[in-house]
Amino acid sequence: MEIAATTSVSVAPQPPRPSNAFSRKPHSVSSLPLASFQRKHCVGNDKLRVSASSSLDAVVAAEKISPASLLDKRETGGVLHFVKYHGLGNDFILVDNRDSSEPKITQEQAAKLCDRNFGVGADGVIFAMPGVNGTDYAMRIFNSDGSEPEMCGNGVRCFARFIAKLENLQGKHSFTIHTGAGLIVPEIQDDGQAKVDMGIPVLKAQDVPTKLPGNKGEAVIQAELVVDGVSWNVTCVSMGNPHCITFGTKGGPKLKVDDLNLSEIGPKFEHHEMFPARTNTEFVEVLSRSHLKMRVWERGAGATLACGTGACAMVVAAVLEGRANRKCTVDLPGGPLEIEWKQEDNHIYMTGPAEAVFYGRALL
Ligand SMILES: N[C@@H](CCC[C@H](N)C(=O)O)C(=O)O
Repeated sequence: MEIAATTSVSVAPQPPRPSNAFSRKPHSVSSLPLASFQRKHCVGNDKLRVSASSSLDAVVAAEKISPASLLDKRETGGVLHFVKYHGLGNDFILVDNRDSSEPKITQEQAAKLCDRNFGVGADGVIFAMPGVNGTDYAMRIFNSDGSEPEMCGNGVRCFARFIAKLENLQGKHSFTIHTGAGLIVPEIQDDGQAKVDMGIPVLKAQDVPTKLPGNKGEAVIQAELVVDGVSWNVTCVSMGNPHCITFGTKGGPKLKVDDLNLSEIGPKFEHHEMFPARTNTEFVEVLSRSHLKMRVWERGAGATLACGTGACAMVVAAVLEGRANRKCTVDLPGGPLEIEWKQEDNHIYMTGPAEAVFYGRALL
């Protein structure tokens, strides 16, 4: 199949964020054999391989084939072609799924591929699909546990870079992308970073969703949540996917996020009865009104090095709690993101990097 090079991509006006466009599927993951997967830091082998390189272009050049022809190869007999990307260490397996609106692999297979010992290793699998309702593309993602979230901020930056590579686009480009959280618009900047219009945050408790009762109108802001006998102050925000943000315990000292035992406390928030769809949780330290530091426990993926939707939701929470300005640098374990919650349109804008690290073929 030929890949059509697109020289300009239109940006449609933002419609209101619809409720989840993709139905969530069960979170359980049954075991399904990933027949074999090997890592080989070499090229020229007909067997399954994963070639590692700091630059996708370098690898492609080494194989003397064009990026388009490489990425356009289709799997036959249970082989999945992919490119591994990361946004600040939040890493994803990107799949060219532009010829079908059905993901090329199941949620169970995605969970297997994401395994860091028995698979490729990733925080999720992202599918680049045909557009919906006039958008340029649609994005679906499976978390590393196989569950399907509505949106992924770091993932959508990787998605934009992946599409630019597939379509052989250079320089500044923006795309309209249909996601489970509605329309998302990333724009690749001249410096290669992606700036993403992440839409309008949702604060209404039942839409986040949280069972915590609204305490500022229908919003849950600086409310008490008892986790394992300890009272935390939390604010709940949806960026299409649910987030619970905390700056510390009730009456407790200022949170030092480096001191947290994330793998112990994270799952207790994720599976708390107040979050019927589970939740992502952001633990935040305020360094100044324009500089915040955060660690995240992600629903369906655990502790990750960065979370784009989480950084956006956290800035909204920080503004609503009167702790920060609308424009902030957010330090994550994998590096910084620039986040702005614009007064004019109520949209949140996220700017950060996305990098290809290697491509490969996995036996399913
Ligand atoms: N890492 C992502 C969020 C991915 C989805 C999340 N685990 C969920 O289940 O909601 C980001 O960068 O936003």
